[in-house]
Amino acid sequence: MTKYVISGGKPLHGEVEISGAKNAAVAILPAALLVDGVCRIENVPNISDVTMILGIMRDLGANVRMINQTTVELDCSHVYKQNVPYELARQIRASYYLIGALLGRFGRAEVPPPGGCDLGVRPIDQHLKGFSAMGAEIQVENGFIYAASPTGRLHGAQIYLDVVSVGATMNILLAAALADGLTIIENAAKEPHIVDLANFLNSMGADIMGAGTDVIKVRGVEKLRGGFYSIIPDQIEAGTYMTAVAAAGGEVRINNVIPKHLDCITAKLVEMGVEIQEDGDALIVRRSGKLTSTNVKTMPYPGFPTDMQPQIAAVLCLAEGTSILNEGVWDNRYRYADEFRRMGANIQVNGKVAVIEGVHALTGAPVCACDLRAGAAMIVAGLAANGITEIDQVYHIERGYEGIVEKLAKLGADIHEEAIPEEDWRSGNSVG
Ligand SMILES: CC(=O)N[C@H]1[C@@H](OP(=O)(O)OP(=O)(O)OC[C@H]2O[C@@H](n3ccc(=O)[nH]c3=O)[C@H](O)[C@@H]2O)O[C@H](CO)[C@@H](O)[C@@H]1O
Ligand SMILES: C=C(OP(=O)(O)O)C(=O)O
Repeated sequence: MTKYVISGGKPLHGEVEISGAKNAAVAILPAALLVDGVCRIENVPNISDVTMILGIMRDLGANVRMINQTTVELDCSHVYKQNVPYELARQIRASYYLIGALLGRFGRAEVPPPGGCDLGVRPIDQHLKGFSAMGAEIQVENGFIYAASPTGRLHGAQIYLDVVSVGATMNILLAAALADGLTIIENAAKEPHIVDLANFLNSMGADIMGAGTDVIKVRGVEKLRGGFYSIIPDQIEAGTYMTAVAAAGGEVRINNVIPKHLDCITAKLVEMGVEIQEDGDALIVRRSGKLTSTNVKTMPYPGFPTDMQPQIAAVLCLAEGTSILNEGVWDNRYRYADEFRRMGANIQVNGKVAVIEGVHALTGAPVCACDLRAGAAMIVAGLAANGITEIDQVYHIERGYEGIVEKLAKLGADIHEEAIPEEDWRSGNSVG
């Protein structure tokens, strides 16, 4: 077990490279199960969620070859299993994509309900509704989801999602790519990773139209062929570095981004007094003056992303005046508020709303990364705080951020990773 130790209060300067998108990679890698032939996938982020997905695929019989740290070749022609072990599936949210991919390829799947960050109730009823409409029979028994089509193949269907769900949209896309006939997904999610998954599948021979709008049409094809694909840059990783500069001050060039994907984050930071300049596939983020308060409501894309809510909260804690945060996607995404209070923040939470009174400065403290983005927010706060912040349970952060300690250290942050002595984490003496 390790912790991150930050000595805060130093502005950030220099350039940072953004890695491939976690939430695209964790769907595109399982999508290779649908492909007849070898897929070479580039710009794969080197994060633990990807390691887990690749572990599951190896367990199913896929041939997984790392060409370098961010390029992987997958050959799924010898996959022989359709059941995902409980211990592997429970560690990540994205294991739910194995249901759509295995159903699409073999007409059957046995997958435990997924894990992922604890953000309140995280149902997958809309995924299962979609698979049922496509001819799969679904049973949930003994901690597993059993899904199978009696004919061995799914058929197209018209599916209206009752809620805008990223996971259900992507999972139905996976199931529909090889199904018999036309599938129409209505009220689909529009996140950049949905477009990326559709682009990947189309480049392998699928027939998908409308990804990025709320109606997606998938005409099933007989087979998909192998090829090359490069994953889009991570919108949330880029946004996290933007908030780090906003909180700590300084000037950083954030390379390898799609600025359009960041408009929702840019707009809020500009309202708060941060200067942001677009330069091709880079953003230059500068903050020297005071931050001013603003209100933020999270929503499905193109709204402000819920996965940036804790990080923007860290900046709002330092903004002059009162800010109101409204979480529009998850029931319980403020578990980090107690940790911020340890650092001197003034944040009151009532249900899905948080009221933040900006303080002049935060102070370093021992805090806990209670989930992935909460952990990222602790880093953002720690970079701005006076004194030492020690962040525990950093394995949550490593699910989604490639080399975050090294990237920040290169920007001049005083941050390092330190082992927690075994007797401390066994006795619960470490924070969190
Ligand atoms: C691996 C991955 O990509 N995770 C992301 C994905 O999670 P995930 O795919 O789990 O999130 P969804 O978009 O499905 O969830 C959005 C909302 O719909 C509800 N819902 C969802 C599915 C369903 O069957 N029934 C239902 O009621 C959820 O409770 C939630 O309130 O999108 C979220 C919203 O952008 C992000 O926070 C996560 O980082
Ligand atoms: C909530 C997140 O991830 P997951 O859905 O994988 O838990 C996230 O990326 O912020």
